[in-house]
Amino acid sequence: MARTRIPTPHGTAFLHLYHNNWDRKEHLAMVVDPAQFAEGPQLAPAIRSRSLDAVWSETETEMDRITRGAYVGRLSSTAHAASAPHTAHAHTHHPQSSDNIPSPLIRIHSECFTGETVGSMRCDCGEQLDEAIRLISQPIALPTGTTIPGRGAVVYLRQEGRGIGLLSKLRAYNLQDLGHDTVTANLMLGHGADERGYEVAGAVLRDLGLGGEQGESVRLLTNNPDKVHALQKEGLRVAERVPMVPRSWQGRDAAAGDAAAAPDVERITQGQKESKERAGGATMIGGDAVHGEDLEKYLRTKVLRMGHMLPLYLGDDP
Ligand SMILES: Nc1nc2c(ncn2[C@@H]2O[C@H](COP(=O)(O)OP(=O)(O)OP(=O)(O)O)[C@@H](O)[C@H]2O)c(=O)[nH]1
Repeated sequence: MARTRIPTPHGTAFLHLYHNNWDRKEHLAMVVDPAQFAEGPQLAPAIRSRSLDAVWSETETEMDRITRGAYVGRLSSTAHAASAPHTAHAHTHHPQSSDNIPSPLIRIHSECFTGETVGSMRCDCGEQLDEAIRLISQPIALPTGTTIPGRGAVVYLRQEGRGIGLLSKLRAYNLQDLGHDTVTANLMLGHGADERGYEVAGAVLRDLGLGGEQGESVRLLTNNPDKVHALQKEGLRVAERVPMVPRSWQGRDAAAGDAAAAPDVERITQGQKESKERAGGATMIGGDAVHGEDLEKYLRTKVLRMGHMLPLYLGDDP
């Protein structure tokens, strides 16, 4: 594996690239955690990769460690002072202090070439990736009145098209253009509605000290109940599920009486209210929202056929 610093529009993230023996793909994690730089006692354990900090071989040089990203603090041309000792401070445990701050915000994202790279408006995957980093990077106000920097991670899984691959997803799109929804199109092609697995995500999160017996619990950004259950099976301790509201749906009025979604309505409305206050009264839509008929159909299928926990809205077609 290797790690490097990535400046994002929302702040600094550390990109981790994982090789694995489960499949032949390179999965990724983007970690947002200012504790990576900080000296001295921390409020919470740093989100730090165990495999990155491990000593890989007795012959490994300091240059090897630096180029794969196993350093603490900011890398500079005087990196000698900043390079990690073989026992990195990140493994220090801070039991009392971690009780005082919320669990890190985690998003498990699945690859979507069409949505992320091509900018397709059939789905909101590109927007979701940006929105996840934005939400994770947002400062957190503690009950004591102190504000601390946001911390968390996006695990980026190479599971294109909900695991059916790009070719099958393109075929499914052609069936969708004949009027079928995303679930039926997958089934017509002989695939499951969703073929993803979360074993690699579980391993990546354990490597980052999240979940598992020793790890921190997390706040999980998702509307997908299957994803929550699958990750819990992998040992992730989910302290809270945080809804992932499509930007084009933010600011709408939720329909009354949607029993499945009702518990989230209040939370989302509250979140929008806070965002609106932060934005000086304007409705917050972070960046360009994907919108249109294709996206509406896609989102409604997720709610109506895949059980996603998002409220449908007044004014939507029955
Ligand atoms: N098969 C198929 N996959 C799609 C389609 N549109 C997007 N995807 C894939 O769906 C995956 C994203 O998953 P979503 O179902 O949007 O969201 P989720 O991860 O299940 O749920 P959330 O966590 O709530 O966002 C990516 O792998 C996309 O490539 C489609 O029309 N057909």
